[in-house]
Amino acid sequence: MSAEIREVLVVGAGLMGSGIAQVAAQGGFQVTLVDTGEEVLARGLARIEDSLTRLVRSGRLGEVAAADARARIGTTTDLVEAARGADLVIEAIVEDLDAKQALFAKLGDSCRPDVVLATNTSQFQISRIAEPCERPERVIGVHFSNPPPLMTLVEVILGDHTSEAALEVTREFLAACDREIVLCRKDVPGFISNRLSTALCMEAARLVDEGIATPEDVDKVARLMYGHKMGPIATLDLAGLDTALRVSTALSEHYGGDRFTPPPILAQLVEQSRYGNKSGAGFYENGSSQLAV
Ligand SMILES: CCCCCCCCCCCCC[C@H](O)CC(=O)SCCNC(=O)CCNC(=O)[C@H](O)C(C)(C)COP(=O)(O)OP(=O)(O)OC[C@H]1O[C@@H](n2cnc3c(N)ncnc32)[C@H](O)[C@@H]1OP(=O)(O)O
Ligand SMILES: NC(=O)c1ccc[n+]([C@@H]2O[C@H](COP(=O)([O-])OP(=O)(O)OC[C@H]3O[C@@H](n4cnc5c(N)ncnc54)[C@H](O)[C@@H]3O)[C@@H](O)[C@H]2O)c1
Repeated sequence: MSAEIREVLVVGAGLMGSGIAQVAAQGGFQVTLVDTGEEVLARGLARIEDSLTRLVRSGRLGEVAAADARARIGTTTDLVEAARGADLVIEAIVEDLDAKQALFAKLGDSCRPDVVLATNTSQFQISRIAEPCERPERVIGVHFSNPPPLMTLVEVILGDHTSEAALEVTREFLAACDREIVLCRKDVPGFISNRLSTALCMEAARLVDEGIATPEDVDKVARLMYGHKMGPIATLDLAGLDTALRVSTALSEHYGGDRFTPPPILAQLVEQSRYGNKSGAGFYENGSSQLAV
């Protein structure tokens, strides 16, 4: 397994893919960002531009470093061509197992056999995503937190077949990006973070759904009583309610019981195209915070 990483391919230019591409570029890597169309790639680049501008404005990043990072990011819709030159791939497409498996089959065919294939899935088992790959030992979970440019923790998940060599390459890459890691040692749905957070967030959404409290008051309890940076309802709006619905539904189906079951309000908001901050409204009317998404 090659530890020599120069070219990083990020597949999916949405909330997470654009942020991960930015983090890798700030870490000094050449990055190619792939998505299905030019319009969505342009939105991803605009998100990166906005984030770099904010980082410079708040003094967290120098102007030269921002310009360098910007210059290291290219985009394309040609996955196969981009995969040929990649030294590391990070997948950040929609949270749908069939879509991820179809992508990993293509990546398995197009990338060099020594290239580590990482998935940013929120909860699917890494071994399931790796099923169509001939060499599942190179597939690993690399679960960034949202928003990736500000959140330094990355959860690394070992699939049933993930090799030590793939873990080592991943560690080196994340260290170069200045990221802290926690290791999920068993390939369980939801890993560490989303088994914790989905239970909390679905209970928070249930309190709103049942008319027991407003989103503001639920979030106030989390912030002022438990010292969380953001309340769970604001975090749902940040993560995207469409993604949160997919994640909670899948976890609920896997584990059974009530702890991860999404209350009806989540599907209702998604049906109304209220996806959270990324669409301008979710539980909250005009975006829950000043966070750029
Ligand atoms: C409680 C747990 C909830 C978990 C939800 C899970 C729900 C169920 C499943 C959901 C789906 C998948 C979830 C996924 O798999 C896992 C996740 O990633 S969940 C989300 C995790 N993230 C969080 O919980 C975020 C919590 N928030 C924070 O930690 C902080 O608010 C912050 C984001 C780090 C910001 O911290 P501060 O610096 O303290 O914040 P300030 O408000 O003071 O400053 C903001 C500052 O930052 C600038 N800014 C905003 N966005 C960006 C950006 N993208 N890039 C660069 N800069 C940005 C902003 O402009 C401000 O700048 P300033 O005005 O100060 O110049
Ligand atoms: N939103 C969060 O807070 C968060 C945090 C951590 C992990 N994740 C996970 O990251 C992944 C992406 O989530 P997101 O919030 O960025 O979603 P998003 O909807 O913002 O972006 C997904 C992107 O993938 C693209 N896409 C879909 N199929 C594709 C394909 N076959 N090839 C290339 N591009 C394709 C879409 O066009 C879209 O731009 C999901 O697996 C999600 O569970 C999300």
